[in-house]
Amino acid sequence: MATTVVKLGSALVADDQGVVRDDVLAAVSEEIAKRSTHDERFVIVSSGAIACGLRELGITSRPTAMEELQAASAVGQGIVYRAWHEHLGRWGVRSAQVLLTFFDMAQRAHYVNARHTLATLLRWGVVPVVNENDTTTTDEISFGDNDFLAAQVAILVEARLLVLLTDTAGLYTADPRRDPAARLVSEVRDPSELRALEVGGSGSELGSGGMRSKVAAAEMVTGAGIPCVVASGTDREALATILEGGRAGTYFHARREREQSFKLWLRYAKPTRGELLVDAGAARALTERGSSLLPVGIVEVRGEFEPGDAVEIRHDGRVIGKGIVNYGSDELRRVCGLTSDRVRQLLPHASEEAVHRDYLVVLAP
Ligand SMILES: Nc1ncnc2c1ncn2[C@@H]1O[C@H](COP(=O)(O)OP(=O)(O)O)[C@@H](O)[C@H]1O
Ligand SMILES: N[C@@H](CCC(=O)OP(=O)(O)O)C(=O)O
Repeated sequence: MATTVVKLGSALVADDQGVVRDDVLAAVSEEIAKRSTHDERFVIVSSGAIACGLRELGITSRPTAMEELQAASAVGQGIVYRAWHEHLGRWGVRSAQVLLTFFDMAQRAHYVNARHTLATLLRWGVVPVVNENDTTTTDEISFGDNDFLAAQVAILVEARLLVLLTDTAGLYTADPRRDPAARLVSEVRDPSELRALEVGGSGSELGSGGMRSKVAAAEMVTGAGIPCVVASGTDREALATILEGGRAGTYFHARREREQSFKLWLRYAKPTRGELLVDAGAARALTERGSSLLPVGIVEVRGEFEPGDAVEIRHDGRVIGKGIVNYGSDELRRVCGLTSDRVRQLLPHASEEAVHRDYLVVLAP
């Protein structure tokens, strides 16, 4: 079974008055319904809750207070989901509302549960309509924008493709709203090609991440072996062409083989709580030989963390890896720089590795 994740930003789901754009939802629902088969499944990631909620409440300018945005989202989410339910339902396609938080992705048990629930829905032929659960998120643990959420969902369901639909025809050499000479970039083989471009933030009042967050989401999924397309959500032909395997908008090529799902979760979803500064020998062992990190190679422990938390591993001012640490920060401060024999004398029950190679991802060579 191949799954495609299709994400629609706020500006597509709702117009600038906060009214659901039925024409857009109808067209996307029709495409999805026409193509949903036993072997081809879809997940929709839909923004628009805040925009629709503000309209329902008669609030004309976007509030800045977090609790007001969260409350508006609670009002609007039902409106957005109901619209999807009706549009998909017209084609006999069943749907389900799935609200996720960053916490669901960061806690391994929640992550695995979310994956099982989505897999079950897809097996039943139900289209999950996903949004962030804005009610319970705080600034620190929010996805921030749904491009990142869509990337996480694509990795979670091991999608064959992530489609980010927006209000421009794709990624341009500069923001097309500001620069009339901007040209559409038809494909990106490597993120380094993006350095020359002006990739900006949101151009609309209600969108949050702009093109920058789409490029970050694309980089995330392509690194996980999943290609990504950024395309227009108002051009009916674009989605049809993409789903048929043709080209429209900007195509980001998948970069390498899929990593194990645990390592993808660690790389992209698990937040870090502290930093381990390591010496040159340890840095080489990790990046060149794929070794575990032993206390002897650690020169400094920064931050407070518990065993099982993720930490950043740094050398020479650069992040070289991320891993699940076997020690709490206080214990690790006692033993860093010590050989395994000395560690055993001081802490007889502690593990030999500060971070085991199976729980470690290398981020920079
Ligand atoms: N290089 C670029 N190419 C295309 N769009 C860009 C670029 N830089 C900035 N943008 C802006 O990003 C906007 C899309 O982001 P956003 O408003 O957050 O949409 P969404 O709600 O779909 O996530 C575009 O309307 C455009 O104004
Ligand atoms: N969860 C929020 C969406 C956050 C957001 O702004 O997303 P996007 O428009 O995709 O950049 C909502 O539904 O309003």
